[in-house]
Amino acid sequence: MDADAIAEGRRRWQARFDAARKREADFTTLSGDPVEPVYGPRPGDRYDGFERIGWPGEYPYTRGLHATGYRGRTWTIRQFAGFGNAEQTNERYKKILANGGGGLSVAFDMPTLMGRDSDDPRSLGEVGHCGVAIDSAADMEVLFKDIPLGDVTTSMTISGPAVPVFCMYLVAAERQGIDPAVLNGTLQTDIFKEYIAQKEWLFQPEPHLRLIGDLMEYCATGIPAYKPLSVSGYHIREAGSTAAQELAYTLADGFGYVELGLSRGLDVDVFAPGLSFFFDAHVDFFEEIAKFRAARRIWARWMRDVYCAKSEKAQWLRFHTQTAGVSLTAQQPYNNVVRTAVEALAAVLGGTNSLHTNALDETLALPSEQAAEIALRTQQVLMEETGVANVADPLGGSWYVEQLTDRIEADAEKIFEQIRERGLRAHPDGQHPIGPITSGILRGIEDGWFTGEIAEAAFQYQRSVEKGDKRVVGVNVHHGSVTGDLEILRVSHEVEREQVRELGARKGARDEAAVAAALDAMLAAARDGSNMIGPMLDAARAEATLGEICGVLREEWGVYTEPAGF
Ligand SMILES: C[C@H](C(=O)O)C(=O)SCCNC(=O)CCNC(=O)[C@H](O)C(C)(C)COP(=O)(O)OP(=O)(O)OC[C@H]1O[C@@H](n2cnc3c(N)ncnc32)[C@H](O)[C@@H]1OP(=O)(O)O
Repeated sequence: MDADAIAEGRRRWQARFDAARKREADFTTLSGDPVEPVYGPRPGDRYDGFERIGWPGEYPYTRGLHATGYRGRTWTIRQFAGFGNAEQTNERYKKILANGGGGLSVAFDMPTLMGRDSDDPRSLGEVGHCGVAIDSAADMEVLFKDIPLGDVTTSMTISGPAVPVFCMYLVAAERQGIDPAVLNGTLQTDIFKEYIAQKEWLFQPEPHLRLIGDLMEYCATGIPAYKPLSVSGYHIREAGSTAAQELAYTLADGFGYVELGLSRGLDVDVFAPGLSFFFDAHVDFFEEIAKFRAARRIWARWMRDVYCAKSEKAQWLRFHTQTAGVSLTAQQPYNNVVRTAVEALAAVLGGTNSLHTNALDETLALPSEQAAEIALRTQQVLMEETGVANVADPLGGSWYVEQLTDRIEADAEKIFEQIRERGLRAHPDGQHPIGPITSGILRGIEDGWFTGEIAEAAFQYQRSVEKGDKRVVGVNVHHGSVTGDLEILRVSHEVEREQVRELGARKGARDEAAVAAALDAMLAAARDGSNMIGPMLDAARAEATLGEICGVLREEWGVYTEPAGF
């Protein structure tokens, strides 16, 4: 790009920056020297390929979505939390908010994630263990007691039974006297990554996609600020993928949901802002930063050029980041604080919109209160002390980072092509029911391609650790005397007994005829193809349980068993 075009871009950026709101803060170095909000080529310099880098706040958004970067608003500190029953978790949430957490993020227990009630025989021993137990809207009400849902953005990490859990959340908001239309938050919902990596599905992909389509339609028309999908690479990476696979599979999944929305006749500029993303921040500092920058650029280009999105928000890739659970070690666990800080820094330099930092003991158990606080403080040290929020995309223009960004983008494009080809092979006539990328994803799930590719990458990495090529402190190098004398959070089995007692009492007190009628109406909608959110909401209002709602649908749609593959 020639110097005049670069200067013209800088003028556009300056106009946007001047017009935007900025935080009241000291934007100088520790020594008191002023720093600019963004840096670019020196006036008069040309820069080949600068159109791929550009300025923060404009297409292709490599350098961030906002002209002000974090000077406008810092990232959201959003610590993922949940354990025991709704009351215990509610206490933890209030502490997070009191300590400066910017939003909430709900972790559910395994029965809830699988759409089972706490009194289901399969739930035995799992209730409240890896997250909070939620059986009905009454639990959701307790979960957010004294937390005004209209004021706090809340993320809920659940995908198989995402839609009924969302309905319970709406009912909790109604019971707080809040109009659901004003809610802002995120529901994970992303079912593709369940088949690809995490393995928490309820049905075959098709009925899940139908429910997700209903949800997208409902939110696009009724709850405009809500993000009904958080398309996740985190679980793909944690399963052992490479950075490029994480990026490509996740963005391809995102394209799949765009195709789903389009196939339902929705306007891309209306529903696409409801798609958000979720990535892993692993320990290779520069590769991760490049991955985040490439993610924004690829998404903007595909949304504009392939799916014809015109509005900025429909081209924006907004993402949450979690530091890498798999990088934590049980050996010398205090070192995990350092790993997490480095990973969090990569996320911030990559322009994350929201961030969770893992606690040092998470490789052993759910975080203790003290470990959770250190994790939160890690973000606050980065945000308040280090100066990283002063300048947008401070690594933009680094030869290394720019080349890594280009390389990871090119790797991702090759993977998209492989996925598209699988879709075309599945439908040589070009008649994909939803779209070519979606068909490729479904084919890749069916024939175990994704899981095979991830398993191969995980195997290669593990082999290199065992050979000592890749070094992990405390594991294959620098064994030392730091011991794990950690206090571990243990969830009492009394939680399960109490939750089951409470559920029984609630079932005894509700209007059974109203529950039965609501479940029948929901089943009728499942059969006639109409949007299922309304009747599911009625079932949640009547205190139908999660297990009952999912049970009716399992009966109707059947369950999914993964094809065996070697
Ligand atoms: C591993 C584990 C498991 O499975 O067990 C998990 O999955 S845990 C998974 C946990 N998942 C999560 O916690 C997902 C979290 N995701 C989210 O919170 C969202 O989807 C998100 C990534 C879009 C972040 O949303 P957010 O509200 O925190 O942040 P946003 O970036 O949207 O910012 C909030 C508002 O401020 C505006 N804003 C932000 N920065 C600026 C700026 N510099 N200038 C002007 N405006 C700005 C945004 O446009 C937006 O307004 P406007 O809205 O008007 O544009």
